[in-house]
Amino acid sequence: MTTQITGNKASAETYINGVFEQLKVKNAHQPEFLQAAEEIFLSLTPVFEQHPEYIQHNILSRMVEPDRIISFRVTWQDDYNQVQVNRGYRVQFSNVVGPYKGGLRFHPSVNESIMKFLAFEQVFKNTLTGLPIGGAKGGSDFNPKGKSNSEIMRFCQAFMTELYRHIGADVDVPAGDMGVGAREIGYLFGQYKRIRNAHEAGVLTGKTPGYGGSLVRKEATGYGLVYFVEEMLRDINETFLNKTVVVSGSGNVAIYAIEKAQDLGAKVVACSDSNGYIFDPEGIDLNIVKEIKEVKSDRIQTYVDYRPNATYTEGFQGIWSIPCDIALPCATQNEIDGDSARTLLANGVKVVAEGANMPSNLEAINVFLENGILFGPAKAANAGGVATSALEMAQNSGRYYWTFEEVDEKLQEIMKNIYVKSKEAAFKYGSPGNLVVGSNIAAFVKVADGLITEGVY
Ligand SMILES: NC(=O)C1=CN([C@@H]2O[C@H](COP(=O)(O)OP(=O)(O)OC[C@H]3O[C@@H](n4cnc5c(N)ncnc54)[C@H](OP(=O)(O)O)[C@@H]3O)[C@@H](O)[C@H]2O)C=CC1
Ligand SMILES: O=C(O)CCC(=O)C(=O)O
Repeated sequence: MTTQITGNKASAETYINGVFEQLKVKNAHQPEFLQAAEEIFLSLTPVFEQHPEYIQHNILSRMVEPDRIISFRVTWQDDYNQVQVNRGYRVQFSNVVGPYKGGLRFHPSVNESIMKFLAFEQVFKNTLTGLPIGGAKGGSDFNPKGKSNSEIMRFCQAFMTELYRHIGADVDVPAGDMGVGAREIGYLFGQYKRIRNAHEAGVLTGKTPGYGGSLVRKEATGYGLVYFVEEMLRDINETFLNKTVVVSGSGNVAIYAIEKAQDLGAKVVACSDSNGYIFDPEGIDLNIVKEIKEVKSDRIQTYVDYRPNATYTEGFQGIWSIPCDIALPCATQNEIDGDSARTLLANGVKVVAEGANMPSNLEAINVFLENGILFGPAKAANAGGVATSALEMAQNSGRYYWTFEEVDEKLQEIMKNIYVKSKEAAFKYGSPGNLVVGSNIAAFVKVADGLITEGVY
């Protein structure tokens, strides 16, 4: 018996179900947010059994309501002198553990539900890093695809012209996410400095190294994911050596997950973009992928022009039919459904770890957990990016830069700690080996205790 029950299971379940029913009514048109909340709620019964005081403080209702949601118009001029209008967001979910922190996503699918699910997840993820950062997310329905560099710059300047009043190095620190990399962060930072007349480096992370940015931030989410999987493998006396790996996406997270997995001796045979996927039986040539995606901003389909033995298939979900030992979804939310999960299982997958945010739906997660697949949930496995952002904030405050090796070493240590913390919480609360339950509970307890410490507000 590993748990010590001090409360009552029935009252814990009644409380959690009641909060979820209210949440569904209030957020009826926000499926992604409800999905993210449900995944966490499903882990929490043993916590409320052991901590009836959390019910008394109504912690769950307080945790699912963001501190504030800011939405604003972004007006900018395209290369044809046409005035364009987009919607910008910043969801500041919780600053219990530190200043609001989380990326900005520029993608046409951005809406309030997606912003809220990402910001909610970020609260838990950031807490798991053990660093003093709260949770937020922002972005816009702006579509960067096909836009010129000048259009991207004007959009970023217009976006910051509103956002600047809501952020600050001790208030809220945005960074990149889908569609936002060092180039966009540079334009956003330039505009912030012009408006504020202050070189407040810690107001944004993901800046270019040499201009306030930290070494390793670009690589950190992908590298961190692979470091996390290394810990999972270590527990079963395995390594990446000679494992066959499939990685979805071909953006920032995917590219650096592939790089580190290859460094550790894995054979990565497939990656994708939103149009389709490539399969290279000899192992992906990452230099070609970098040239296509980082230099030319082209489609992954063009990979086969360089590698005659590789194949391209239209449609992104088919990538999960490729047999592999390790699957690393690094593209976007809900890219693995129940059917894809069952296909992976039938083809012998041993480990699934999430580089993207919420890439597996609830059915897929259950398929993995019920069949003994080692499963690394996003909020734990992809926390390396935001952790390195927090290291960038520390360097900005100290007005000093660490070397690549120093940052990389800290990142490895952080990922190891997240793994251990999640594993221990899973064990303590009666679900040994279940990192979904473990990561949810480890983060939840930390935020809940902070809410109690800081009083009712
Ligand atoms: N950047 C970071 O530090 C962090 C990112 N994440 C998460 O990782 C994921 C990827 O982010 P990131 O790499 O930064 O983003 P990028 O914009 O750099 O890359 C996204 C990649 O995913 C592909 N993609 C988008 N939609 C789909 C889809 N429906 N099916 C298949 N592929 C798709 C894109 O293809 P296309 O070019 O066709 O659009 C692109 O290859 C997101 O979920 C993000 O929230 C999590 C933690 C930190
Ligand atoms: O580096 C950051 O602040 C945010 C990274 C991010 O968007 C994420 O973890 O999903």
